[in-house]
Amino acid sequence: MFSLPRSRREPARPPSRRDLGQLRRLLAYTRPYRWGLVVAGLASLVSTAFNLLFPQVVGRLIDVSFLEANLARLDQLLFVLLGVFAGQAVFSGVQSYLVARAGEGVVADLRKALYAHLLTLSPRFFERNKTGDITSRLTSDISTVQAVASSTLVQLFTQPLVLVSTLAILFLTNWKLTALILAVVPVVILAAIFLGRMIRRASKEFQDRVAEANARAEETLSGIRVVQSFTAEPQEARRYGELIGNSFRVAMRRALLGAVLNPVVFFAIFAALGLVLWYGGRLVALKEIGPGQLFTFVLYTFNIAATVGTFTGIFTQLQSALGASSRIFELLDERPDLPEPAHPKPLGAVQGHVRFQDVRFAYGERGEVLRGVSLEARPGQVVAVVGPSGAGKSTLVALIPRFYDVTGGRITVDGLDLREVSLRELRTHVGTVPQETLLFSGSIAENIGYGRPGAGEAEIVAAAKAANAHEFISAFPEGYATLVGERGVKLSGGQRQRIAIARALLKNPRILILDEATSSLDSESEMLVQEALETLMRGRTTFVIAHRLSTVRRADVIVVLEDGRVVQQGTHEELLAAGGLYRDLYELQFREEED
Ligand SMILES: Nc1ncnc2c1ncn2[C@@H]1O[C@H](COP(=O)(O)OP(=O)(O)OP(=O)(O)O)[C@@H](O)[C@H]1O
Repeated sequence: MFSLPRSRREPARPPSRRDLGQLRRLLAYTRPYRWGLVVAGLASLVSTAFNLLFPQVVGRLIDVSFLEANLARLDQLLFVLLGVFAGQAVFSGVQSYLVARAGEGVVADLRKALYAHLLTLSPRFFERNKTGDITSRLTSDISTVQAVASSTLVQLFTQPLVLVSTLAILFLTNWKLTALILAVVPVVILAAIFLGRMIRRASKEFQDRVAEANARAEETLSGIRVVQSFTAEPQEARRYGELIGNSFRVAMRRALLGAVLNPVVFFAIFAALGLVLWYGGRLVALKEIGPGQLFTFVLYTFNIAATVGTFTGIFTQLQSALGASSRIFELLDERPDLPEPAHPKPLGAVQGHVRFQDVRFAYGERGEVLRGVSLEARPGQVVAVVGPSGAGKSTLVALIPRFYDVTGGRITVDGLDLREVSLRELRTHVGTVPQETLLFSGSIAENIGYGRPGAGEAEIVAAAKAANAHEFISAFPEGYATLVGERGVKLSGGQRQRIAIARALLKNPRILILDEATSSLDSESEMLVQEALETLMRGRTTFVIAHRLSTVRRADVIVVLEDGRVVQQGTHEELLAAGGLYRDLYELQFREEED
């Protein structure tokens, strides 16, 4: 239901009704720039007019020099000619600037709209769609649309006008010569359409093949250690080589098509020119027309050829932009699968009373992960969730900030079903400290401040102090301004956890979700983290996926999950005495800590 169709693979096809709907939708994005586009259209009309005028002036110039030998007139015509060129330059400059402004504007607006929309989609959406695919829609597909939103759009209206007016002028001057040109035009158009379509298809396939190879390279390079430790370099090189070979073959097919198309078109154009020169030459010899008029004709023929050429280009661009825009609109039409209540009930000052009532949950078609879980956490209590790998512990806690909706039963906070309150309000009251903390590129202060936008420096430092992080942060030469994340300093696991704790402290949620790290830290770091966690948990309802004996010991309730069911519930002592799964887990996991 959420997977995006692979429209990139769709073969080129003639525009359909759906395309027109899409074009209209795309045009709606040009609305804020419509006056600029109108002016651009007018400017291009004027520059077209100058363009049409130029062969006439050249024709006159030739007659004046060949037939009349009038030097003064020749001088005048030079100025007229320069005026015509200057006029054309100015107006086409205005046109191209305004059109670019609209195009860039549309692209920026589309990107912003798409990104803002993406941020609202649920984790489920991002699990089903590859990040690479999504980002390529955000970048390259939108760029493809840019061409159409700008120059193509204007050309779509001006080029037919140029063609028709040129032909009209030619007809009025000499219909026989015009008929000769017209005999050739269809050949050019047909060749361009047929071969053009094949070239377009090959181009698309080429892009797909290159993308495939890129994806492979990206995956391999980011996992270079795995590749090298298995000495799989030759194998990877071969695999990449095969993929590149595929793209090479498609590129050669495209080159062959191009090698046929271009000469055909050029031949047709020059043939038309030859015919015009031959027939026109006869007319000049018979004194039916002057040499100037013949020259005018030749120039107009070039004009027509150029227009026909750009027109087929426009068609191609339009097609690829429609393909790209369909991929963008698919994303924009993706509805969040966590419906917001029409009339959300206010949570108010949250106590932190959380109840699971016969909760069932499945990620998709594949079987239930939670099968009737009931549990209760009273305000301020600590609930430790334990169980074997795959039992559903992470799933259980992911339901509390409503990353997913239950498929059966309900979860309440202070008696309100999670689905009755606004998602935003609910999440302001739920804080998380995950096993692996993601730090964004930026300073340490920014990363802690993520917990509460607008937090002042004093608050950030206070949170860091409470999280036992102040000391190591101050030890950096740049302190809180130290850059972390992809290109910043690398922090140790324990340091990252303490930053996450500081971030959660700053957020100050009533309900807390902790996922204890499985990998053990050295004892000093461990102690600092534990201490910070104690501070964080104080007075909050806490769900903790527990891996440490000290955590389960101090929990008010331990919930033992197995295969999506709660099989035992109670305190450490109660459960130990009762025997069963908890006792087994204890022997396996926690016992050595005690030793
Ligand atoms: N995003 C997901 N999409 C589909 N299935 C998932 C997803 N996340 C988890 N599962 C499946 O749900 C089941 C429970 O997974 P979960 O991560 O909740 O278990 P866990 O008890 O936290 O395991 P562990 O201790 O190994 O982290 C597993 O069978 C897992 O394959």
